[in-house]
Amino acid sequence: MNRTDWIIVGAGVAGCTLARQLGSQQTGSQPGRRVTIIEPCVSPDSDSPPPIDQQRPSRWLTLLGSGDDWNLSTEPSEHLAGRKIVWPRGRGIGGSARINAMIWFPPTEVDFACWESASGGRRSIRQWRDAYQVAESIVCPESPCWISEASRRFLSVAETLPDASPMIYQRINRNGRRLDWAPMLKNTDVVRATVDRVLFKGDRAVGVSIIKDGSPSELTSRCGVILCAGSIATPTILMRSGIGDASELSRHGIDVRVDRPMVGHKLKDHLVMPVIFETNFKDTFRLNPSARDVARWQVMGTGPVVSNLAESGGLFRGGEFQVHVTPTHYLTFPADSVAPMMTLAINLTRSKSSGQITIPSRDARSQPTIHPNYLSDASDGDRLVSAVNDIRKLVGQSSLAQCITKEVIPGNRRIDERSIKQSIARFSQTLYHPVGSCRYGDQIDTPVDADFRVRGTGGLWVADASALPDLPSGNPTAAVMTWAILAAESIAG
Ligand SMILES: Cc1cc2nc3c(=O)[nH]c(=O)nc-3n(C[C@H](O)[C@H](O)[C@H](O)COP(=O)(O)OP(=O)(O)OC[C@H]3O[C@@H](n4cnc5c(N)ncnc54)[C@H](O)[C@@H]3O)c2cc1C
Repeated sequence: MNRTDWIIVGAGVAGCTLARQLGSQQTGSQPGRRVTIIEPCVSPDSDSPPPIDQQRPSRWLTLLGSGDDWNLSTEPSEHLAGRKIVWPRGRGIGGSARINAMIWFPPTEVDFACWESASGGRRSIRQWRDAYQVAESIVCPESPCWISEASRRFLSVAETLPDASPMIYQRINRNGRRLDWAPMLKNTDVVRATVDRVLFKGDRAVGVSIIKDGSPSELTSRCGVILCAGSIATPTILMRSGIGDASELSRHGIDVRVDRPMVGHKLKDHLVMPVIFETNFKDTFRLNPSARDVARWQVMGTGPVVSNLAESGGLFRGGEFQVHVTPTHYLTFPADSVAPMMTLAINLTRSKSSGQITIPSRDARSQPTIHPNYLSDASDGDRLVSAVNDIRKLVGQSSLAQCITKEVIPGNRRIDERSIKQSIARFSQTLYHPVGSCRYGDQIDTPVDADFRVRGTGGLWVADASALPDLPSGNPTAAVMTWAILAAESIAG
C-alpha cells in the first residue's frame, strides 16, 4: 500500500466523523490527501449494513455482549457493593454507535462554555457551536413519531416543573432504523486490524504497528496519526507507545518516551440509578413485537417498533441530573414482567468522582484494567439520593401516582438516606458514557493540548471521547462528533 497522509486509529463515532471531514478536503483545487482508518474486523461480513432485525431501535440491548462488543468490565467497585460492572464498547465500523441507544443529545451552553474554558480561550464558544451545527447536519437526527404511554404520562407531569427541560429524545436514525456509519468512509482507505502502538522517528509519530490476521506489521503515514480508539483503548495505545506514567510503564518493561502521569486518569462516566415502577398502563412493551407492528415500522417507520427503549427524559433541577424514561423493568428486560413497567433512570450530569484506566501488561491483546471509582467523592452519593427523592416526589404528587401500582426499586420501604444509598450501591449501572481518560486542555498536566496534540510529541493527536475535559450534560455522541469536527479543522490546518 502507498504511504497515506493521515492514519486514524478506530472507526467509531469520532474516527468516522474525522475521516469524513479530512476526506472531504480532497475536493476542489487542493492536492488530494489520503486518509487511512484502522478498525478491527468483527466478522467476515462486518462491512455490510446490519441485518434488518438489528436495525430495529430497541434491538440495541441484544447487541450488548455480541461480537460487535469488546465485552469489557470494570474492577470491583468499592462503593457499588463490590460489584464488577459490565462496560460494553462497540467494535466494527461505527464503534460504540453500532450498539448504542441512538439518543441524540445536543451539547448545552454549559458544555460549550466548559470546552472554551478548557481550551484556554483558543476555541471560542461560537466555534464549538458551529462545529456542533456541522455534526447535526451530518446526522440529521430524527424526532420519533411514536412514544409509549410511560413517556407520554411522564412528560405531561414533568412539563409542569419550573427548573426542568423534559423532552422526547431525538434519535440517530434513518426512517426509524439505526444509522449506518460506513458511508462516512467513502473517501477513506479502511484497514481491518488492531493497533498495538504508535511508531516514532525522533519525537514525531510516523505510523503504527498493527496486528492483522494474527500477524504483526507496520503502516506509515506522511502527516501523522490521530487516535480515535475511544476512552478505554486510546490511553492504552499511548501507554504501550511509551507515553504515560513513567513508573507504571517501566513496571511493564515499556521504554518511556514521554512521562505523562495523567494518561488514563480523570476517567468519568454517568452512573445511572433506575427507579422502577409497576403500573396499570394499557400497553406492555415487548422486545418481540407483533407482525402487524413490524409491518407498520417497515412501511411507515412508526409504531412501537421505533422505540429505542430510552425514549424520553431530559434535564432536571436546572441541569443537575438527567432522566431516561423506559417502558420496561430496566434491570430484567427483555424477560416478561407480570405487569406493564416504567423505569425512570436517573444520573448526575456531572459527577465529581473520577477513576483510571491502566494496562496489565504491554501485550495489546490483554484487557485494560478499568477503575471507574464510582461514588468515591461522597457528594456524588448525596446528590444522587436527592435526585431520586425529587423524582419520587414528582411521581407521588402528580397524576402519575394513579398509574403506579408499586414502586419496585428502591421500593416503598427504602425511604431514609442510608437505605437509598444501599439501593444505589446494589442496582446502579453504567450509562455507557466514559470520557476524559486523555484529557484535553491548556494546562500543562493534560495529556492533550488545546490543539488536540499529544504533549511532548509531533504528528500525534487525540480526537475521541477520551479527550473530553468533563462529562457532557447528556448522551455524548453529539459532543464527540463536535470534537472530531473541530479537531479535523485544527489538524488539517
Ligand atoms: C451500549 C451503549 C449505549 C449508548 N447509548 C448512547 C446514546 O443513546 N446516545 C449517545 O449519545 N451515546 C451513547 N453511547 C455512548 C457513545 O456511543 C460513545 O460516547 C461514543 O461512541 C464514543 O465515541 P468514540 O469515537 O470516542 O468511541 P467509539 O465509538 O467506541 O469508537 C472507538 C473505535 O475504536 C476501535 N478500536 C478500539 N481499540 C482499537 C485498536 N487497538 N485498534 C484499532 N481500533 C480500535 C473500536 O473498535 C471502535 O470502533 C452509548 C454507548 C454504549 C456502549
